[in-house]
Amino acid sequence: MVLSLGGPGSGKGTQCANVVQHFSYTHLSAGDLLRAEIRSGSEFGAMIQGMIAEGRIVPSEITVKLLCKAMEESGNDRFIIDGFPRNEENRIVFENVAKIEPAFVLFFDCPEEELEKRIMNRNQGREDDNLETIKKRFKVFVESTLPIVSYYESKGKLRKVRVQFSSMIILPSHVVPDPLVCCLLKINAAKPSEEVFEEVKYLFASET
Ligand SMILES: Nc1ncnc2c1ncn2[C@@H]1O[C@H](COP(=O)(O)OP(=O)(O)O)[C@@H](O)[C@H]1O
Ligand SMILES: O=c1ccn([C@@H]2O[C@H](COP(=O)(O)OP(=O)(O)O)[C@@H](O)[C@H]2O)c(=O)[nH]1
Ligand SMILES: [Mg+2]
Repeated sequence: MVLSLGGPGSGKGTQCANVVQHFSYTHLSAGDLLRAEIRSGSEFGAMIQGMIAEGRIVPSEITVKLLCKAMEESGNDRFIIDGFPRNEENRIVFENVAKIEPAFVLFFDCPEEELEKRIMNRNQGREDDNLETIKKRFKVFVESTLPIVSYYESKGKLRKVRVQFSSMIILPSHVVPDPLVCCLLKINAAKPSEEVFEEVKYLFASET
């Protein structure tokens, strides 16, 4: 089992979709399972909907039950779990119930401005994809999910995927005071998803 973690809009779902096209994994998105549970008319539907609208983390028992059921129904034994665990309690409940630990954890580390831009352009009709909820989701990510990321890092399981280019540009000499040298500036531009997948693909090919 592999986990896919990162802030809201960091590309977790996009990269998991790429993984299942190239490797024999089943993609389980915790957010998609929760949205399907709302649509199914479940007794917990209204509660889940309210929590998602506020960017809050749904009680672990519900999410873990949905994940375990989806794993059982998949008929597969290779999973990439997307957007879960989101807090320490999620992680512990899942480990106790499913009794599996990740082989490795993908982490898409993306700056907040880029996350905001991507979510505002996502156009999937999600009611949590609005500026106000994005702020709340980002806060929950920093406060509750980043500690999980650090936990996996301390266990040597974290694989950071670079979602930005680190490139150098050279300014022409007339725009800098010193004519003898050109100024080298570091710029960070977002990588297209195909390029991000090259790194993900490499990790899957070498680690699984
Ligand atoms: N590398 C990328 N560059 C630009 N846009 C991207 C990239 N990866 C994903 N996106 C777009 O950003 C939005 C959020 O991606 P998504 O995979 O849904 O993220 P997450 O599941 O982490 O919230 C989607 O509209 C997706 O098409
Ligand atoms: O394990 C999970 C996964 C998702 N969510 C809720 O579902 C929302 C959307 O999650 P998803 O992973 O679909 O969002 P993404 O990060 O992909 O934008 C989150 O903000 C949470 O409110 C949750 O409570 N537990
Ligand atoms: Mg997603």
